[in-house]
Parts: sequence; structure tokens; C-alpha cells
Amino acid sequence: MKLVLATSNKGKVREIKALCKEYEVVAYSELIKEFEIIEDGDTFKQNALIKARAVYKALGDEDVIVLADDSGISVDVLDGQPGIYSARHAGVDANDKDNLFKLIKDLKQKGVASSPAHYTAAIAIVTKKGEYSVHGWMYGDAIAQTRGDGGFGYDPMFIPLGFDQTLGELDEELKKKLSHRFKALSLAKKILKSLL
Ligand SMILES: O=c1nc[nH]c2c1ncn2[C@H]1C[C@H](O)[C@@H](COP(=O)(O)OP(=O)(O)OP(=O)(O)O)O1
Ligand SMILES: [Mg+2]
Repeated sequence: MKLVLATSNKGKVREIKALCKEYEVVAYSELIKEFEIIEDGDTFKQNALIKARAVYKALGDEDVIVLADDSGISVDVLDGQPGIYSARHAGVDANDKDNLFKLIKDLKQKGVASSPAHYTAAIAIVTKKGEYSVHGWMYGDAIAQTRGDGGFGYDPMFIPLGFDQTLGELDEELKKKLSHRFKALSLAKKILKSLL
């Protein structure tokens, strides 16, 4: 079964391909030209559905299965921010590094070296048979420094619960088994099986 990913984030594409080896996974940019999708929902779930619907419509192939991921990090001392705004934390044109250093600055401004935090991933699936969504979470601590350069996004400042190292330092294989994305995809696979 071909699974089209409605994302322009290369880190997500890499992780989802590695976690869905049983499917033929392609990023939508491998099929059509990338276009801007306005993520103006109020929740991760709404934004994941917005992305999956936009790509399903643009592909114009009703037999395709489109999967989108909307995710982010929520930091307790920041009252859950940046949350759904994680990709724009340092501004509309911000890249991963800008957002990472802005979040470190926020923690320092609060006068803390670390704070409990969690990642959320909402996965939306859009097919001719209907629309579905599932979630996954990963809990841990956000620290006010970067360590390691593995993963992507906020990974160099995130220590998963039960570990001493950041996702920037830990083996990618480990993130695969713990992550918000892994948990959401495990549920998404049950839906995909029912669509066959
Ligand atoms: O496992 C993760 N490890 C580190 N950082 C992560 C992770 N998962 C989400 N994040 C961060 C990256 C980005 O700042 C935001 C997602 O924003 P989000 O809009 O869902 O993705 P995006 O704009 O990068 O690509 P797209 O919308 O095309 O899927 O949360
Ligand atoms: Mg986005």
C-alpha cells in the first residue's frame, strides 16, 4: 500500500519511513510540487487534518492514502508553550535552530535549568473511506542547553523520562521506540490495516 506523507519536514519523513517499513512511503513532494499549507487550526489534530486534506485534494487521486503529522513540544514552566506553535516559535520564517535557541532563551528567562515537558504528535489519515486521527506523547525534561546533534527540531534539548542524555545524544534507534511519533504511528497502523 502506498502511503503519501503530507509533510515538508525531512526529519519527519526520515522517521516515518523508518517506522513504516511495511508500506511504500513517499513524501508528497516526490509526486507534486510542494505548496504552502496554512496551519490555522487550534489543535494538533485539526492541523494534521488540514495538512492531510490539502494534499489529498491536490493529488486528485482518490485511491491514495495520505498521512499527516502535526507535532510540537509543550513546556510546563511556559504554561505549555510553544505547543502547536512549535514550528513558528522564533517567528514565521524560523528554522529548527532558531526555534531551539529561542526555547532555551525562554527557559533561561524563567530562571530554570530545566522543566518537565512533553512532545505531542497527532497523525491524520485521509482516504476515500474517510478521515481518522490518533495521538502519541513522549514525556521528559526540556533543558536550557543543547547536547548532541542527533534527531531534529528540539531534540538536542529534550531528555526523555528515565534517561540522562538528550535525544541529540541518544541513539536514533531509541527514539524510534519511545517517541510520540512512534506511539501515534502504532495506532495509525491499526487503522491502515482496516483500510486494506
Ligand atoms: O520528534 C521531534 N523532535 C524534535 N522536534 C520535533 C519533533 N516533533 C516535532 N518537533 C518540532 C519541530 C517543529 O518545530 C514542530 C513541528 O511543527 P509541524 O508544523 O508539525 O511540522 P513542520 O512545520 O516542521 O512540517 P509539516 O507541517 O510540513 O509537517 O515541532
Ligand atoms: Mg508545519
